[in-house]
Amino acid sequence: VHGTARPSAFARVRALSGGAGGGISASAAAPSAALDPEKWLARQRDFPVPVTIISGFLGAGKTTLLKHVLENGDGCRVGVLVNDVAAVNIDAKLVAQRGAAGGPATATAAGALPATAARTPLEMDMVQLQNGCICCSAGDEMFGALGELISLSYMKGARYDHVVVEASGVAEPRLVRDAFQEADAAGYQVMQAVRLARMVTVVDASTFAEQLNSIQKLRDRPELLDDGGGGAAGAGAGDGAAPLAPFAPVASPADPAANRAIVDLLVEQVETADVVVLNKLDCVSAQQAALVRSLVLELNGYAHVVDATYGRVALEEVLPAGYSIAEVQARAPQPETVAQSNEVMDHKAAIDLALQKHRSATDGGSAEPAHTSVGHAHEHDVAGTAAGAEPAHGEPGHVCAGSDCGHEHAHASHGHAHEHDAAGTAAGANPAHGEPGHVCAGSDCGHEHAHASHGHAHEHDAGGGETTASARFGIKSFVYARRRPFERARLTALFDELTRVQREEAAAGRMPNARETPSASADADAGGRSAVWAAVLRSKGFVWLADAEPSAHYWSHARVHGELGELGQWWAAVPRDTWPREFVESILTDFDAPSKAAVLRELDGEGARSGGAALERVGVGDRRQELVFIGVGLDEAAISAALDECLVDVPAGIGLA
Ligand SMILES: Nc1nc2c(ncn2[C@@H]2O[C@H](COP(=O)(O)OP(=O)(O)OP(=O)(O)O)[C@@H](O)[C@H]2O)c(=O)[nH]1
Repeated sequence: VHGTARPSAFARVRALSGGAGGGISASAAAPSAALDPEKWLARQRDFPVPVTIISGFLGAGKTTLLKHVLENGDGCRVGVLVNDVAAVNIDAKLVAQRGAAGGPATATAAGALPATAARTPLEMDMVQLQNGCICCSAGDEMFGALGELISLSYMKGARYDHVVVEASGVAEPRLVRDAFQEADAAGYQVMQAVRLARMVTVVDASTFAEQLNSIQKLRDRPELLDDGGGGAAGAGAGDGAAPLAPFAPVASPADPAANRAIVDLLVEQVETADVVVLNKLDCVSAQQAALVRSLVLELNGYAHVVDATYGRVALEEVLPAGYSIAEVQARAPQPETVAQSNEVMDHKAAIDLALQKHRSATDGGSAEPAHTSVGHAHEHDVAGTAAGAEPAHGEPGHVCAGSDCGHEHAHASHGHAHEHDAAGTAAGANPAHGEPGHVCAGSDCGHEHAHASHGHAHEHDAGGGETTASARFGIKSFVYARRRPFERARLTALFDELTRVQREEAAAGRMPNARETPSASADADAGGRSAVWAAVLRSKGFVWLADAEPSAHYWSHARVHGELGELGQWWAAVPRDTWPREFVESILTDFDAPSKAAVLRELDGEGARSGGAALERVGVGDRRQELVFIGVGLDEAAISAALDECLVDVPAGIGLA
């Protein structure tokens, strides 16, 4: 369970430093026997090894991609975590496998390079997890295994250039990310030596669109789950003696995780990715490939999408470049990636991009930001707003930053500043109030606050092509933003209607684009409204309920999966003197404030002189509706009208705490 005390995996370095066993042979240990573990650890802390997680649904091609990467590593030193070493079965001629027999690490002699080979062999250690899913309770095992890898590199006296982790097909990348962030916050020793740097998701282009329409839950697919009988391995399960699939899942049909809709997992895997490898393109037409690419980019507009057949992609497309010590020393600090983000910041980025696309479409400009290569990161300021993407006054998403900015408008684009623990955030690893990353989860926890320190930044594709493709397939997104609350019963009924229609459509095998594009007036009749909902593929965001003060709620829907739940508290409902000072600016970007500068001045003590006028005028504060809808042939007007029918007046007494 996340947050429970975990043994310090890195302690193994000390245990092994005297040449003790523990799975490392004496010869392997010899080269670095003279290294001072403390000095070595300090060096690792300065230059942590980047970790790349490879996720993707069952059979998408994760192992195939990993094999390709390892066989083309050209002199890299790579530490690899998998559940089944045998499944990887890489070409030993191209890989100098290092390690030692007896332990979890594979251990064979270095393979000889054929005379014709142009590449320097990759040097690799591979550690096998015995069981468990990296995102579940056995996450402990992942950090233990990472410790094994780092210990191996210590014993050999050579730092890895990369660590690559292959997740199971049902691993939830957000939980994996959380686990790394929690381990970091909890001060795990192994986290001094590694840094989660990149999330890669492999998508099976031949099944993705169809799976998005799946009405199944994980429990409906027993082959995805550990049935306790050892038959849970899925593809490549071997002889059934033990789960052999990489990072074999530990969920059983009785586990809550088994109730997760497959589509929900698929969407999460795409959304939580810096790089999406669109695999199995040999199995689809160009038209199908373009459709899947458009769907992926609409779900995650920041992802760098790489086309592949049998995982054949250039190494630098998948692994983060430039992490040798010399390279790290030579370059400017790297922007944050999705690996350093969190759900709230992901949402902010999605909203930003949807608004940016909308603006570009209406302005006739380029619908995609001009990011042209994988190395180009999308920088956000502390509030998660895209740098350089500041909309003009009066535009949705505009942030009033200057003292000359005195007008009224809705800060509709800014993700609200709360985190929640729906994803299993560990209480034990929770930083203190006021610390970046703190999550208020308990009733004794008086406030929520922004993860303002996470500058969310994705890398993304050149993108020019996919806008056209999205237009061709009718895929689009829009943001619904209002500053009035919903009436709970009306909204719940609407949400039920949306998910009911989605289930019916999926059960009938109809994709979101299977119906005629509804007209703006289609909400007048029930059938028309069904068509409106049928067009939605994914919707998510923040919800303000009139009767829920001081709570903020979230809305998450992915095809047949729908979830409305409590998220945390609005900042406006939290006494201002408890706001962490360093987050005040980012908190205020979510406010319906006339002038952030004026509010800041008042917070800084000038309020008495101005009579608190600026603070009084912020009205509902950060309370708001902010939902992004993604779909095929979306009828923005009809959806907005249906949602507007759920709005009520701001209750009396709503203001700032
Ligand atoms: N036609 C085709 N088959 C592929 C491609 N990539 C992988 N495969 C095959 O798809 C099957 C599954 O590939 P894996 O790499 O094992 O997929 P995985 O995601 O690791 O699978 P699990 O670990 O079981 O979730 C294997 O039979 C591969 O040979 C591809 O691009 N085209």
